[in-house]
Amino acid sequence: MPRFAANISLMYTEWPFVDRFAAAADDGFEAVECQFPYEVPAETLARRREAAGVELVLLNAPPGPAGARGIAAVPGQETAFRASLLEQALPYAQALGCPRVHVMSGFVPDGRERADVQPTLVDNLRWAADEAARAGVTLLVEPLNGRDNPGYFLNRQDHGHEIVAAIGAANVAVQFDLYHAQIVEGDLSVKLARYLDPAHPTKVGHLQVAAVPDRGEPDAGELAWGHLFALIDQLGWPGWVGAEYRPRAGTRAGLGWFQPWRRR
Ligand SMILES: O=C(O)[C@H](O)C(=O)CO
Ligand SMILES: [Mg+2]
Repeated sequence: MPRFAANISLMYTEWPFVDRFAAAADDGFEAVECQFPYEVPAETLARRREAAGVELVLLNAPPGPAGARGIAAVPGQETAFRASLLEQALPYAQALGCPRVHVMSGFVPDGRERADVQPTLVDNLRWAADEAARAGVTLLVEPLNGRDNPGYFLNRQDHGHEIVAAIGAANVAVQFDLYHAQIVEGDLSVKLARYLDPAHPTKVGHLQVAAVPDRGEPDAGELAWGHLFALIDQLGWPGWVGAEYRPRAGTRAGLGWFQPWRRR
């Protein structure tokens, strides 16, 4: 049965960030994920996570300067990217016992083409994969939809897998967010079966879900959630499924979808 992690950057915003681990645990979540935890010292978060008795299964590397959505594919930002990984992302992951870090690629700079900047992303992630391996961390690249993120470098699942193949490191994989994938390309059942197949040469390291088009709870909208959750189960997905959505009317009021999947 799918194991869900609450995304405590989008859910539980009724609580201060440090209290969200306990709030999610109280609702039966065994794991949480977050986007950018860097405003609170890692040691404080580690204490609060441990006290709540939940795992942290994913965090994002820093996004870069104001307005940026990552810098890993931005030529000229290599030094800043490496510093952000060594000084923030990996130390936070280690302090919090978090095995996955999502590295955002960023926007294609004006006047450049995707193909021009792809080598920057591949080189940065090859270097980062070695550093992450020493910390026991898997790095993830996530295709985001271009409607919410115009100009973002990575939009499609096949492109994510192409990047992972080009890096060629065992600890780099794709973060498959069904919300973005449905908006960009659809055909989710076929893509889940293809990319979650253990025989596929490049791997998915994490799944995420939210309704389309409103990015609310995974219980409405254009996707057939009963079918998709059953398929994820049938395919034997061994990882976590991040509930990365914006509650429509309060986090607790919207947790009906989660009740059949509660394990504690
Ligand atoms: O927006 C998303 O889907 C990502 O997972 C993310 O972390 C962006 O901050
Ligand atoms: Mg996502």
